[in-house]
Amino acid sequence: MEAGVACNFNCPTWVESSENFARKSTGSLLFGRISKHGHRVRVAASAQFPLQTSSNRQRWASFELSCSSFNNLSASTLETGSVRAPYDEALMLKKKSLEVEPYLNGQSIYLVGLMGSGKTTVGKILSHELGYSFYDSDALIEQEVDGISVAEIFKCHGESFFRKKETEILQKLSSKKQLVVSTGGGAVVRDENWDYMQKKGIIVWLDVPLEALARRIAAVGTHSRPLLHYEHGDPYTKALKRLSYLLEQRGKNYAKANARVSSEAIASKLGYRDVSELTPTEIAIEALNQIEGYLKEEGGMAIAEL
Ligand SMILES: Nc1ncnc2c1ncn2[C@@H]1O[C@H](COP(=O)(O)OP(=O)(O)O)[C@@H](O)[C@H]1O
Ligand SMILES: O=C(O)C1=C[C@@H](OP(=O)(O)O)[C@@H](O)[C@H](O)C1
Repeated sequence: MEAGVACNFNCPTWVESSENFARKSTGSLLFGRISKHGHRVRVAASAQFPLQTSSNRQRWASFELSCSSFNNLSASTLETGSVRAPYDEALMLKKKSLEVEPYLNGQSIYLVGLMGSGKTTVGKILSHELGYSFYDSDALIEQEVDGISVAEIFKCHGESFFRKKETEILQKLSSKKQLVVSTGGGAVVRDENWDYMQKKGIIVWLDVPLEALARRIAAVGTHSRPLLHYEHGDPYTKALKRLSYLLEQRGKNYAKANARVSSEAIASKLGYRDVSELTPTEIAIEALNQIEGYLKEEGGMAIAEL
C-alpha cells in the first residue's frame, strides 16, 4: 500500500506546479487517497524552503513525505530529499510591498546613491509595486530648463545653477506624499536637500561597488554624465576614477540615509558570485526589507504627519 502511494506521488512535479506553496518558506500538504486495494490512506508532505538560492535562481526545498492509514495516526516516512523549486521574484516583490505598504503610511521614498547605482531603474519598480508616483529629479530639472539635457545645463549654466534647480525641485516634491523619487547622485551634499527629503520621506541609499557602477556607466557611455567629462581614458577608467573621488567626498553623506541597500550584502545573502548577477527586482525587494526594518526599529511610522 505504501509503495503504491509513493509511486503515485511525484514530489518534484507537485512542488514546481504549486505556486502558493513554492513561494512560502515552509509548507505542508495533507490529503486522503484510496489505494487500489480499497484501503483509505492519509498522505502528509512538508517542505522547507531556505532563504539561500543557487545562482541559477532556483530554490532548494527539502521535503518529507509520510503516509498513515486513517485510523492509525502514526505515520511512516516514505521519502525525504530535496528538490529544486522555482524562485519567483515578481511574487516575492508583491508580497513584500503588501507587507511594507501599511507601515509606510504614505511616506515617500527618496533614493540616493552614486550615478549608475540604479535609482531610476529600481525606483520605477518600487513605485509601480507600491502604487506610488515616480519622479526623476534630473528629468524634472531638464523640463524646467527648456528641455535641455543635464549635460547641456552643466555646460551652458554651470554646476551651481544645476544644484540650485535640484534644491528647488526637491522643495516642490517635499510637500507631496506617496512618491518614489530618484535623486541625482549629488543631491545628498546640500543640507537643505536633506530637510526637504526628510519632511515626508524616507531616504534610501543604493550602495553599489564602484567597479560595478563603472561597468554599467561604460556600457551606456559617459556623454550624459557631465561630471565624468573631466576625466581622461576609456569610459570605464573615466567612470571609476571620478566615482572613487565622489565616494570619498560624499560617502559620509550617503551613510546618513535612513536605510542602506548594499548590493554586496544582497549578492552574498542570495549566494551569487558577483553583484552583476543581481536583478533590479531583487534590489527593490531588499530596499523594501531595509525600509521595513527602519520603520519597525526606529519608529519611523511616527515621522510623517500626513
Ligand atoms: N541591478 C542592475 N544590474 C545591471 N544593470 C543595472 C542595474 N540597475 C541599473 N542598471 C543599469 O545601470 C544604468 C544606470 O541605472 P540608473 O537606474 O539610470 O541609475 P541612476 O538613476 O542611479 O543613475 C542603466 O543602464 C541601467 O539599465
Ligand atoms: O553625481 C552627481 O553629482 C550627478 C549625478 C547625475 O544623476 P544620476 O545619479 O541620476 O546619474 C546628475 O544629477 C548630474 O549629472 C550630477
